Amino acid sequence: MTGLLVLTAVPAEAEAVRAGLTDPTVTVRPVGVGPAVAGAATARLLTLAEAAGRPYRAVISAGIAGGFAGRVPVAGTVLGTRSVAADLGAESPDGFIPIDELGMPPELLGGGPVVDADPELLAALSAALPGATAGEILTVSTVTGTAASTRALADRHPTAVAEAMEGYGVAVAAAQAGLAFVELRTVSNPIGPRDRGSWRMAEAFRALTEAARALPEAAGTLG
Ligand SMILES: O=C(O)c1cccc(C(=O)CC[C@H]2O[C@@H](n3cnc4c(=O)[nH]cnc43)[C@H](O)[C@@H]2O)c1
Repeated sequence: MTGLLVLTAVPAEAEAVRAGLTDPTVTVRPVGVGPAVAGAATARLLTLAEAAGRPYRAVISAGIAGGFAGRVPVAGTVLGTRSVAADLGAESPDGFIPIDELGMPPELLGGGPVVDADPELLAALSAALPGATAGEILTVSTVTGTAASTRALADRHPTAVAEAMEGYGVAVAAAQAGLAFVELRTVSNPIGPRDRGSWRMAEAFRALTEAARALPEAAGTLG
């Protein structure tokens, strides 16, 4: 059986992951930015592998992320306990309403706006990456870029450690294929008022390469 499928958004992230890997059973693919394109591409890759008789055992959404200040340092590594579709829902004068509180039939919501990490794979990765911070990772379609929206998001998700743009989409594809899933991110920037020039991409990519070294061993612990 083929091993792990690691999905990143952009090629530079995929290269950083590959630089930490020597195990040929780990496949790394850049699948695009945002939950829809990443989810669709993941589903297609899983279907093709299954049809070819080489199904994957587990799926990782990996890449860089914004980190909540005070919860995770820039260049730190985060492991998602859950991947949360943080902007899927409705605005109201009283604040944001998550999609699962809008009264829609549950069957239209799939698993809802939250996908839990596979406990076994998460435990193995946490053991292999003792310096990583574990917590919720938010998936957003718009990068948070003001102090007000950062505060609102942090208040709504007091245990979230980071935000990125693909995890929930990849997680839904993995869940629908019945595969174990974990989101792994390294922090390139604090979430807050947009200052693209200050993003510490090189450090985040180096941390991603280091974190990737833990992937084959962790995946090997899956039953
Ligand atoms: O400009 C570049 O050189 C460059 C090189 C590689 C990657 C990028 C990206 O912009 C990666 C986009 C990817 O990163 C995630 N991300 C990073 N920080 C945040 C954030 O603060 N909020 C949300 N997402 C973030 C996200 O998953 C993007 O897909 C640029």
